[in-house]
Amino acid sequence: MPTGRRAGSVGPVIGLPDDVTACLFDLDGVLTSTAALHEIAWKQTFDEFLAAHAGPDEPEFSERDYTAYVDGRPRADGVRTFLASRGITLPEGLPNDDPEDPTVNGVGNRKNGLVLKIIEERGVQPFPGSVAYLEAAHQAGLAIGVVTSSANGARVLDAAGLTRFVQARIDGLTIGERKLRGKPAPDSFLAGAADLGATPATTAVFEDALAGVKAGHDGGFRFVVGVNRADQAEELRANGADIVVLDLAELLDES
Ligand SMILES: O=P(O)(O)OC[C@H]1O[C@@H](O)[C@H](O)[C@@H](O)[C@@H]1O
Repeated sequence: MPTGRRAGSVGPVIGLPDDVTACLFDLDGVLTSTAALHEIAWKQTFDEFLAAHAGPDEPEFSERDYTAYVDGRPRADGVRTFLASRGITLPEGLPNDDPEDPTVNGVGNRKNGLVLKIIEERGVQPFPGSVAYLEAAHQAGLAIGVVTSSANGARVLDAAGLTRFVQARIDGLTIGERKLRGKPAPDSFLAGAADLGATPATTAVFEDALAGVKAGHDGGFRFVVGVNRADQAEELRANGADIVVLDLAELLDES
């Protein structure tokens, strides 16, 4: 068999159903450890915002807020969704709003300045198990795409040394240009599959965010791998993951 995968419902070499021909990987938190850096930037942004614009009893931005309202969504959707959970609606503003402006764009710009600074300081590390998995998927002859809500996707892939694996990339910029709905809508994964010349019926999705797992499930993708980086295995399953792993290396056949 050209892919080197064993016959059966789940092949041991890359741990996917045998009819899968393409893989779509989320980036932050699946291929690179940058989800934690986004979370730090969001926390500082929202805590400063709430201190300035909400009452003194308003709780700080929590890890749960990140996973429920921000993780996996395009930047502006993260701003809107989290603030809506606190009963706050901001005007949209304009793309070049000042980071201090109380607008969706202003808050998003504040967060982007912070995350770029943090990425610059700490660098970008790919997960070793994810690099091994990309190598195996490439060797198995699968088409490989990256679907990320981040407008910084190309930069992060380059910094992690992963661009060489990627045959199609949908990122936050593409999502804006093509006017796609962000995760949890399936649009960005559907666009990624189309760009690879694949169909959802033969494509696997790899996601760590609840919004992303839901997008893969609702898009009718063949197999949705939930990557449990935030102790939320049950939530990943509830949102549509077919399997939950702690690291992509678990899917590889070690024997
Ligand atoms: O602000 P960016 O770089 O465009 O990223 C948008 C979102 O991209 C997603 O990949 C991250 O999970 C989110 O945390 C992040 O907010």
